[in-house]
Amino acid sequence: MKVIMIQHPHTLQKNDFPPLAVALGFFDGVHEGHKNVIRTAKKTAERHGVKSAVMTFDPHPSVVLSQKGGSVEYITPLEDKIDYIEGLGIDYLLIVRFTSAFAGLEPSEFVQKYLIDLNVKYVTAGFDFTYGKYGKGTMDTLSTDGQGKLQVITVPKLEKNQEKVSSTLIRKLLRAGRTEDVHKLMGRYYTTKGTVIHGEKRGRLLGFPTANIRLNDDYIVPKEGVYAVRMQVNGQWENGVCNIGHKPTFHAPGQIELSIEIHLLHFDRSIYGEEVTIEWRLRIRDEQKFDGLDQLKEQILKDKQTAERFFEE
Ligand SMILES: Cc1cc2nc3c(=O)[nH]c(=O)nc-3n(C[C@H](O)[C@H](O)[C@H](O)COP(=O)(O)O)c2cc1C
Ligand SMILES: Nc1ncnc2c1ncn2[C@@H]1O[C@H](COP(=O)(O)OP(=O)(O)O)[C@@H](O)[C@H]1O
Repeated sequence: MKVIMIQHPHTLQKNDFPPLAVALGFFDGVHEGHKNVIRTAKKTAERHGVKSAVMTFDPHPSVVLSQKGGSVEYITPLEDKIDYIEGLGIDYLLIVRFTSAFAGLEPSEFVQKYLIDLNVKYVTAGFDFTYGKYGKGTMDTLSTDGQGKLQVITVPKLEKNQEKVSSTLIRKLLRAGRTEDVHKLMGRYYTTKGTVIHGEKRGRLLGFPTANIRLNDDYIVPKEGVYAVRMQVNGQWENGVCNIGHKPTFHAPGQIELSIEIHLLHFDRSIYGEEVTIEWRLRIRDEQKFDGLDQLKEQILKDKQTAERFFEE
């Protein structure tokens, strides 16, 4: 897949690209709804003998448009989004830097400069896609703005349990710790990448060494609590239990930053500094403050058993 970063105003021309069938969207999460849109663009490309493309934007529009400004947490930060889109067999990924200048384009200017001028012939997007200044452009205006040079394909709403499959819903579920529901909407478990850092060196004393994780990107962190997870380290997938929280047994509220630590069930190696991938599988319980070490140890043992049973199934 060719990855092309585009910054407004760009100087690309029609003959820089073969004829394209493009899927348009922000695509945070690359969930089942997004996959419908991207696969439709790919099928359209195959049917008409042109190359397939995805056009996405970075950073999230709300970084530029929200009054508060600031940062956004992602289901799939850009690097992961690139990997998942590549996995769908797309030929070109066009990543448009979402700046205020770009956001200020009139809808018709966007269509001219970012579709027609880039040799796009077929455009696919979800039913509620909007574009241009104030999001004034909709799937209904896209054909008119295309002046007969674009064929527009609208992908209908995908629902699960009467709810639209959306990035917003997935974010809400992650913040509620509902990792299993997220799996249904994404077609895979929520996955984050991170690095193993040094912790407080208490894990080993407790009898449960834990790999402390610093996430590598602006990921949404699932709700605090204990989870069964899979972790890939040195190319191997291992089963584990993870605690996300502030370790209230040892620290007063507000005393430490959020910690993410994983005890691998059958493992005994030093992995400090390793890059790891974590798959969030099953939420087990809330984090708790225990009266003593023995109660905490007893509970972690139970968490391990819960995870063992889950992984056996
Ligand atoms: C499965 C699991 C569950 C945990 N649950 C809690 C908890 O409910 N409350 C708490 O204060 N700490 C909890 N912890 C965190 C331990 O207190 C932590 O692993 C210990 O302080 C070691 O930290 P360190 O690796 O930074 O040395 C849990 C850890 C694991 C692995
Ligand atoms: N089963 C295991 N699960 C997680 N980490 C393990 C395991 N066995 C050994 N380790 C190693 O031990 C470290 C955790 O030990 P711990 O005493 O909790 O120290 P720290 O507070 O620095 O995390 C991990 O970062 C990893 O390098």
